[in-house]
Amino acid sequence: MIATESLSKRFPRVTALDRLSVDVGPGVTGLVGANGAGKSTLIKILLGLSPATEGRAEVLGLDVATKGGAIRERVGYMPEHDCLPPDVSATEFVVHMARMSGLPPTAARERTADTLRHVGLYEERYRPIGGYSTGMKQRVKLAQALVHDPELVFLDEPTNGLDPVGRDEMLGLIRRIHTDFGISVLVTSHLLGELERTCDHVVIIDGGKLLRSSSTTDFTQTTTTLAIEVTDTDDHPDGTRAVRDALHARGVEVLDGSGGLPGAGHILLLTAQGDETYDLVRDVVADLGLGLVRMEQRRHHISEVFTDSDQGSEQSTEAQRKEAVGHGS
Ligand SMILES: Nc1ncnc2c1ncn2[C@@H]1O[C@H](COP(=O)(O)OP(=O)(O)OP(=O)(O)O)[C@@H](O)[C@H]1O
Repeated sequence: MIATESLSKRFPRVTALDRLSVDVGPGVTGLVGANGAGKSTLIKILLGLSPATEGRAEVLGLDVATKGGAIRERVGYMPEHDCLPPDVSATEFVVHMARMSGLPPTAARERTADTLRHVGLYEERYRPIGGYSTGMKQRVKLAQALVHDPELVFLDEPTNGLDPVGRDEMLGLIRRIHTDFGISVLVTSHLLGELERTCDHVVIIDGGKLLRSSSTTDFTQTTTTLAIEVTDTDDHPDGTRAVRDALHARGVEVLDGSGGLPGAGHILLLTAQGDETYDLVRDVVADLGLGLVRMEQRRHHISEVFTDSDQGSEQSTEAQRKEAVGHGS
């Protein structure tokens, strides 16, 4: 779907993209990076709206340097910033955008109605956009990106400004763009965690450089960390502690798995050394007469991986990194 080769974009004072080479296939792909990482710059180059300083890129097999018009016919774009006219309704605006994309009047009206229904705008679609909430405006921007039935859409920070419920709804909509319509998606975010559930593939950039590109499952691959939860009994009113002490006595280091989270204080974490560790836990729990509620391999969260792999980055500030990691988990 997208291929870049040593793509660079230099502004007088800043290098926004620095020899970025990445391939993006079909499906939902997250493009993640802190503010200023170069996400919007990359999208503008891929749409043929801004020339690269060096390197090359193709979208749907078309060269961005020479085929911008053809790319924009087949690709939808939801820009990051508010760009909606306040005095017209969602219906009028989206019909207009459909007509701009070349749809005849009747098809434009039909596609607009379908698309606005898909993004969840119903009666409100006849009211002026100026009175819409942020979430409704984001939906209008999404609708205009989809109305001409593109093969691929670029969504630039679609969850910006949304509360947690609005963000979840938007992420659900994004997922369905692919599952219901087969349209591939490139979605940017500075919130790493939210892409874990939504994307098949994640590309992380930092200071215009590629940090990592891999499937979401590779990011969150199972670790050798075991999470254990046990019941309490009259003999052992604190079963968790009894197991921890018993394992400790056998030379196994055990960590408190609560991570400071309320309600998660009864999870123990330990590093599995092979099948023996499973057997040992089973025997210890049985010897104490406790019930084993759970013993499972723990999965990484993307944000943990990012923290690990982001060592040595020169250009992003610690504050940006914390923002990108912290908000997402
Ligand atoms: N037209 C421009 N002129 C000068 N510098 C620019 C221009 N556009 C972007 N930049 C700079 O390039 C860098 C990358 O910006 P870009 O907007 O691509 O980042 P981003 O990852 O999309 O972040 P954000 O989400 O904050 O927009 C930033 O340092 C930005 O200030």
